[in-house]
Amino acid sequence: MVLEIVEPNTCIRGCCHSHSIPLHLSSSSYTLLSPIARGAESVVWEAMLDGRKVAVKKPILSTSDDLDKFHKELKLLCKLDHPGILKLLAVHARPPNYMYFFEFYEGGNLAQKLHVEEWSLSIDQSLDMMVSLAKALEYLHKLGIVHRDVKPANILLDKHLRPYLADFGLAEYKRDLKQVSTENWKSSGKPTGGFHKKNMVGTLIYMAPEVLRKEIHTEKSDVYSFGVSVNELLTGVVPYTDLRAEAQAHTVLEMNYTEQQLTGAVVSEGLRPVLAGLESGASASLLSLIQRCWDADPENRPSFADIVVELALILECEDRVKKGEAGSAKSLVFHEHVVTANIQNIQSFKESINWFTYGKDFSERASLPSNAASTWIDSSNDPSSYHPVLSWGSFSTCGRRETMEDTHFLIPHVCNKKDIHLFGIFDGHRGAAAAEFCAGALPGFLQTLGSMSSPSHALLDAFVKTDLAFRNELDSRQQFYADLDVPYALSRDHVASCLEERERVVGAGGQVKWQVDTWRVGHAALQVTRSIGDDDLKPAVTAEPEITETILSMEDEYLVMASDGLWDVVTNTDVVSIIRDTVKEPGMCSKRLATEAAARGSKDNITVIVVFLRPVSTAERIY
Ligand SMILES: Nc1ncnc2c1ncn2[C@@H]1O[C@H](COP(=O)(O)OP(=O)(O)OP(=O)(O)O)[C@@H](O)[C@H]1O
Ligand SMILES: [Mn+2]
Ligand SMILES: [Mn+2]
Repeated sequence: MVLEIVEPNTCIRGCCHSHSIPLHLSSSSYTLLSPIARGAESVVWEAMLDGRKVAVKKPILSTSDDLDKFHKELKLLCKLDHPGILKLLAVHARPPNYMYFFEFYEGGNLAQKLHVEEWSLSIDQSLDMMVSLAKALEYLHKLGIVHRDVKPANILLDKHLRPYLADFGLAEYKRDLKQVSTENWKSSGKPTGGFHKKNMVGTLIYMAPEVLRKEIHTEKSDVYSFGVSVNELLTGVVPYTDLRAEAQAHTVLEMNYTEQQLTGAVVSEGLRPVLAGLESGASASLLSLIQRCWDADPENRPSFADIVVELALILECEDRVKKGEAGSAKSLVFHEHVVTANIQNIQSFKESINWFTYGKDFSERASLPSNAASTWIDSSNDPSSYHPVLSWGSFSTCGRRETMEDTHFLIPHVCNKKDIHLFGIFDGHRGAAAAEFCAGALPGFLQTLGSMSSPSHALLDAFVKTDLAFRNELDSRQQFYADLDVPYALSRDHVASCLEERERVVGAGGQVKWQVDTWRVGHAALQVTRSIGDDDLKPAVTAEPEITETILSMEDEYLVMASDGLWDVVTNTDVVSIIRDTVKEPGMCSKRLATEAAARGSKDNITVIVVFLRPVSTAERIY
């Protein structure tokens, strides 16, 4: 494509110019085909430019501020030229038409790809994508530009699924940031531009605490958004909608709670999305990098230059592991050892398992021959050193709670060492499983770690191992139990495409014909074969319902009724898996199902009723 550059190649104000991108297009050189996306501030079209498919972004310009913004964005876009940034091909920068012509990216945006098409990437694909994006952002920051709207919806994919950073609608030069931040917040208490109310939560979840606190936005705020986006890439889960997230955040999205609640939790309670697990294929160092990217303190976040280097190292390690050079040495970095059963739908089977025994077996299986702690007590023969004289006891009670989730152990004289004793208490939450598992597993892990340089190393290692072992166990079990959930259809559709119904209609004197795309009844070409009303089609289209009786049993969990707005796009099995991942509250489940149907493009009205057939434990309801 050779588009002519007409000199002077500047915008009408003279503020934007380019040597390579034509800023004036004759109206005969392009044709708009159809809109692809309607953003808060622009409409994006599929279009032809000089015989080539392109994407046209037409900003909605209603005030002179909008026009100023257009020129600012254009000036910035004219400067950008990087393989990881969306490519501007041409511009129409004269009234009445203001539009950008971009390279067309067939893969759409990453948010769609992940959550609508449910694309799941291999770890190698994820890492490649991270590297490209980090390089693009490094380039941007080197030019002194902060993007300010980094999120999967603003990452476009070409047909090879390579990523391109897009949407510079909020981008700013670092030097202008101070002024911009205060201006943006002053008028409405909310930032302007793309931060429209309806998208507020969608955008909020990627915003760094300092941005939410209305303090200054720095390039490190992009690092935060990158961290959240990259984690989303690994988990495939929209931040804060994961069932393992804190209850509070879950409800933020489920129940359309105000943005203040999410903001509050992110800013003051340090809430973050659930970190991807090792099962995603991410190495511990990658997970640690993500956590540093979303550190509350911008100073602690790495720069994109650092990120690029770290990612290169991680890739190199991956390669080596693949080639078998690195053996199985893994460095595990976890910052917490909070006892938690983090998968929500396990309540029922969790209770039926002796997690203590599981834990004990596990640590025994995983352990090397014991070599307990011989190196820690080399001072024991020194008569002048301090030797406490111990006695011990314990008592535990459920207290006023319904269930007991605490566990503990007392193990004096570990491995017959007279001066080494283990005492531990685990305060369970969301059920006792993790605490029980710990009481079983942790002492075993600890006892075999005597070769470690110090008790604190051994403790650290034992906690991490226990956590990993527990989560692995839980994962495999959850899969097993998930497979037991089977939907049972209580009704069938009364439509003319059902052979029995067709026969019944014809038997009752009605007419059935194949019309357009399916079997239909009578002149009215009705698809349904039973109804109330439809006077002209009686009695063939009968008012008599088909009644079936089903005996419920203890196994039955819930009943889902819905109009075909749901069933057209969601299968019975889908319903089960959606409910499995939803807060166990019938209204919430109904809403989740309907929202999912709408997102899948249901063209009909959607009504859903969910009835739970047995009490749901408090823990399941909350999480
Ligand atoms: N060059 C392109 N090729 C293919 N699709 C594109 C292209 N540019 C934009 N789109 C689609 O249009 C959507 C909106 O684009 P963009 O984010 O630039 O617009 P916006 O009006 O700034 O949106 P927002 O409401 O997020 O601020 C993208 O998420 C993507 O799906
Ligand atoms: Mn956008
Ligand atoms: Mn935008």
